[in-house]
Amino acid sequence: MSVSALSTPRALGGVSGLLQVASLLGLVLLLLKAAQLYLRRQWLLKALQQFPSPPSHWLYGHMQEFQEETELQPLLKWVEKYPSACARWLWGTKALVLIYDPDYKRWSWGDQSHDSYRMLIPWIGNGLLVLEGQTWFQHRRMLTPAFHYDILKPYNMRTKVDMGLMADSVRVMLDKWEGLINPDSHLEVLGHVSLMTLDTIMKCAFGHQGSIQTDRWSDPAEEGSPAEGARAGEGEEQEAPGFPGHPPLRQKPLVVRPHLPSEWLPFRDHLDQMPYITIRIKERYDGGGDGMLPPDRHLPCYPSGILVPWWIGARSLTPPVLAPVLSLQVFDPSRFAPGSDRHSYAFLPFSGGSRNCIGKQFAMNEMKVAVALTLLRFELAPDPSRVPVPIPRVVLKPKNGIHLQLRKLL
Ligand code: HEM
Repeated sequence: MSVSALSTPRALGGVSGLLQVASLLGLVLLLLKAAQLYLRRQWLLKALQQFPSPPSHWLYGHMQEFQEETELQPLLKWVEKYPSACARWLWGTKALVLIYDPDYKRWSWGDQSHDSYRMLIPWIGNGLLVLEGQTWFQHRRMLTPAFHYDILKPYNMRTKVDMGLMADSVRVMLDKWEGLINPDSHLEVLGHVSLMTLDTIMKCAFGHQGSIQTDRWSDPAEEGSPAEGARAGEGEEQEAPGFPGHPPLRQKPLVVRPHLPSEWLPFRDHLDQMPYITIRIKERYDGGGDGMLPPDRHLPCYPSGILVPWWIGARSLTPPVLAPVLSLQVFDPSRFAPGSDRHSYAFLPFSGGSRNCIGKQFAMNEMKVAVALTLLRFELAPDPSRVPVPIPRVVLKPKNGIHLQLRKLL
């Protein structure tokens, strides 16, 4: 009898013993994980018990109610049914607290956790939006002066030197529209507008020369063209995920704009003379008091707490007795007219507190310039065959773009 024939059963016994130990260990780990998930869910259920929500499945939460196409509709129904806030279960141990009652102003904005923004780091870098604590504070303090009203002025108005960088970018976009339209055509404008805003920020913040709007590879009008397919294969830069028409954001900044020369300081402020455009922009952008939240509880006490600016608008701009059609769906700029009776926390497109949008004045200026220059050149009408379908993503966005009929004014 050979030695190997004798040792084989012993070796096999050793291997199966090891396998048994490994599967036992695996089972223990699995049980531990299950117990951990169970405890987390119990903790969540307790933490969220004050927030109403329709019944949810223990594993896939409210997922069945939200199909991508029609996601906004169930959300609006919830706003109608639960007037201040509610909980939306994503799956077993993940839930969102949605808050849309302006009376929750006592919540500390500043303490809002930015944990959920970590997934954005590979995309937009470790910038102000995702920073926290002392580092955020230092960076915010350093950047705030760059967004001061007086610093922003030269970007948007006629000065001795310049018509304004924002106006330049808008003009490039409008010139392109002129070349693209004909009397019967409609135009998808969202891609163009996104590219124009990117152009503006690259010029204003990084001193970028030229216009990315006229670079052939970034022209939204060419989307889907054979040329684009060929370019994609050539290893050139692709568009940034989620930003149609935008090239990837660069890791290293371009040349940072130095201090502006003093002759750029403005002597005329056109923007302050546009009250009607301002209230229309605010209306387009909009989309606690009942003891649900104890006064000493702050947002981070709740898992994944988010404040939904356009929801706050949807809820609080509605008359006290909720109308069947929520105010979000009715365009009524008079709500923002001076002297109108509006809750001071009802308009929060730029958030509030210390983590509010540092670029809000910049963005408002840019919108005013763009709207004013566009209306001087074109008459706009919605394309009835392609009504924009809003879908709630990081921000509320139209699903298939914004299609308009444009007519050039003589
Ligand atoms: C219409 C345009 C804009 C809207 C609606 C908007 C909205 C917001 C909101 C709601 C926040 C708070 C996010 C949060 O805390 O979860 C925010 C933060 C921020 N926004 Fe904007 N924003 C706009 C344009 C801009 C522009 C043009 C810039 C830069 C030039 C900018 C830079 C920032 C930065 C850096 C933060 C983070 C601030 C911090 O955490 O200290 N935003 N924005």
